[in-house]
Amino acid sequence: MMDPGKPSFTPKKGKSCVVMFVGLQGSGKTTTCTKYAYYHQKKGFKSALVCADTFRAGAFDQLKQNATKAKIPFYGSYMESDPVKIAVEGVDRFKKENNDLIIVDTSGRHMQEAALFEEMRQVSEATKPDLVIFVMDGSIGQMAFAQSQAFKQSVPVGAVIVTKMDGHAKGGGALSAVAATKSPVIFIGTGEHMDEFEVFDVKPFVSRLLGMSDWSGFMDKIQEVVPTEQQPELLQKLSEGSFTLRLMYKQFHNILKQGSIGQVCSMLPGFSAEPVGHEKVREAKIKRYLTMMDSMTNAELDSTNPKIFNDSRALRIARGSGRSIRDVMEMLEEYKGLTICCKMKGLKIPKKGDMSALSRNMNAQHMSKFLPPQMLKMIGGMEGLQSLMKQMGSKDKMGGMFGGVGDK
Ligand SMILES: Nc1nc2c(ncn2[C@@H]2O[C@H](COP(=O)(O)OP(=O)(O)OP(=O)(O)O)[C@@H](O)[C@H]2O)c(=O)[nH]1
Repeated sequence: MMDPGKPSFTPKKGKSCVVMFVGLQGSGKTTTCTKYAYYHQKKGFKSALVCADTFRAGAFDQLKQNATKAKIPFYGSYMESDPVKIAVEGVDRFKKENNDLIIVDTSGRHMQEAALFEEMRQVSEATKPDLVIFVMDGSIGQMAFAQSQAFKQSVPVGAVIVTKMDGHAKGGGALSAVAATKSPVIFIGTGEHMDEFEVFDVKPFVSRLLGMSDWSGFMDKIQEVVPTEQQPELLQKLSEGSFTLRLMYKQFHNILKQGSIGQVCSMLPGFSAEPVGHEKVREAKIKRYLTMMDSMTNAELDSTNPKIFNDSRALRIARGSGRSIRDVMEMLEEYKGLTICCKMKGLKIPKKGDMSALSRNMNAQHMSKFLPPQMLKMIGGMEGLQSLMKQMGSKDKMGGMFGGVGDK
């Protein structure tokens, strides 16, 4: 679903490539233009920026400021009100100066404004861009299809960039944008700063989108952080389906000790939603979990039944650890996710080095428990999920994520 079947155009050095940015007002277009220019400049491209946004008064200053900071040449005008004229002049100038990558920022407005689309079409016709990038805010959700389709109908969109992925948005709208524009997502924006920009990687994106963990990766990584002498016990317990809170407590300790928080936690459901790169947030969360578990009784820590945590016990744990009931519930939810993983039918004790075998037994039924109902509906219900998992299982790059779960 994230792969439209053809790669997008990529700029080449030594050829003046023109890349035009389009998107709604406030989507992060101007910021993303600079990030894109800066990213390529660091790779040795001679980048340049053209401000063809004559609609928003501050747009030229914003681009100028960003461009100056990144030492990227820019072109724009306070006086000229015709965006087509500015775009053509800027592109011509930078072509003459042999820039490899000429980026044209266009006006962002609301969907209803037909003039925006006409203006964009004219800029595109006049500058003949090699690539048109549609910039979308990661939090727009279901509206993404209509929005991106409207842009595609006016200009030849060839790639998508999803911004603001550092917030709590999961970026589900990207699925619709890919479908509507038949173009791949190429980068994501992860902050307001110039270097908070990442090449799009489908695996962590889909994991986060589904609020689901990368079980096979998690199991492999856990093996790296669990001391060798503790591994047989862990494997035995996991295979018996008795993943207790005490076991989770020990593993979190191991993770903290080994300092592999980012890598391991990004594979867990409750942690994968944390903003990218926020190691400190994840570390604090683990410590919070450990403090709450310190307030549990032995019977609670050794139980495999999450139902023993009734409201009064949750309140007692919250009080004992100085946390809120919500925090306690959140931790128990995380724990429940892990127990489901361990209670998979027919689970065999995996051989050393093959803990990811655990996740191979997971089927669509299990998987559906992790999905928000809305997302399950969007995928096409159980049938859609089954076919999605089959596809993921059959692809090398996704296989690592689900360990071929759809084959069973
Ligand atoms: N947190 C976060 N903020 C972002 C990101 N990208 C852009 N922003 C912020 O979003 C706001 C809008 O960004 P702009 O780049 O001005 O948006 P625009 O689409 O060019 O807006 P118009 O010119 O009005 O069309 C600014 O405050 C940016 O700093 C991102 O990846 N993460």
